Amino acid sequence: MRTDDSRLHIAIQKSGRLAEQSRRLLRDAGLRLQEGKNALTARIENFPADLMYVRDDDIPTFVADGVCELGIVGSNVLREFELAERDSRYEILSPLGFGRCALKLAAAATSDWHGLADLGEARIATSYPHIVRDFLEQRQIAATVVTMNGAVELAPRLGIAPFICDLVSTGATLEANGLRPLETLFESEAVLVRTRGALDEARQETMNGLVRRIGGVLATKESKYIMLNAPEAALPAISALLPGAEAPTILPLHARPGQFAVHAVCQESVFWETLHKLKANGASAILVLPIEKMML
Ligand SMILES: Nc1ncnc2c1ncn2[C@@H]1O[C@H](COP(=O)(O)OP(=O)(O)OP(=O)(O)O)[C@@H](O)[C@H]1O
Ligand SMILES: O=P(O)(O)OC[C@H]1O[C@H](OP(=O)(O)OP(=O)(O)O)[C@H](O)[C@@H]1O
Ligand SMILES: [Mg+2]
Repeated sequence: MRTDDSRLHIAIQKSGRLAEQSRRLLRDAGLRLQEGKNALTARIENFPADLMYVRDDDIPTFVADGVCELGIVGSNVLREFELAERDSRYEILSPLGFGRCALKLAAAATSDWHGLADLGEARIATSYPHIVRDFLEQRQIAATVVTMNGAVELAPRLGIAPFICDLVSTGATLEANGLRPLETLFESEAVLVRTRGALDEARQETMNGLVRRIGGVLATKESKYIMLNAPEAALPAISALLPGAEAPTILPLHARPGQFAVHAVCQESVFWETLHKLKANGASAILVLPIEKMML
């Protein structure tokens, strides 16, 4: 699989829930990715890295073994791997803000549920046997885990197990199968993960550069540049209202004594409510601009 030892190898999901957003993140970080969905590897022309398109379950192994120095994978898959293999030769560098979901215990919507004591020795069907067993062991619950590789939501109807533990985001799949969530075992999102193995200097530099770019992409997602005018007396209240802005730039307005321009990078979402409050506190000519690139 390895093509050139001086290049970085990045494992991402080939197809599925994380595939498109993983590719988009790398594109936003300036990597020119080839289209074409069938390749298993892709050379990036404008950056010393190769992509490996794989099943998400294989990403922890590749990264832990150092076959790929970087990977993008759900933290649920990493956690299951860590518990199954007793191996954590990887390090999570950053959550990525997509692929958010939770591993939840669920049962028939019509069933009674008063709490975990109701599990008794019941069977629980799941694709995450190690996370579920770990959860049960920590609470000294004697329930039995039944491993299924897919279609876990069918287990209660098929008589395989009255309980399931599966990933949920909107809850639509549970509902469509007549189930309801009972407990959350693990909150997950896609993460950027690196091998713990030492890299040679050049490759480490390449990794640092890419990680910095990805940090910049994530920072710009929420960030906005705000410009407004305000009278001097309103400046403290207005500065306090700017979400996630550390040190606004304040400039006197030409030929308008006592009036100032306030410019700030807001690193949190700027909602309409905030704009109403700024206005109510004396701000005028408020502009909110997107930020295209940022390197912190
Ligand atoms: N409903 C969801 N909403 C958001 N993120 C999800 C959802 N379901 C799963 N995920 C996240 O996306 C990851 C990949 O999910 P997907 O269903 O594509 O996996 P898969 O079927 O195991 O794919 P593969 O073919 O790569 O093995 C999950 O491990 C989880 O981190
Ligand atoms: O709460 P919801 O928004 O309904 O999402 C939950 C569903 O999403 C995931 O499956 P996915 O759709 O990725 O397909 P898969 O089961 O084939 O992996 C998960 O396994 C659930 O079945
Ligand atoms: Mg998988």
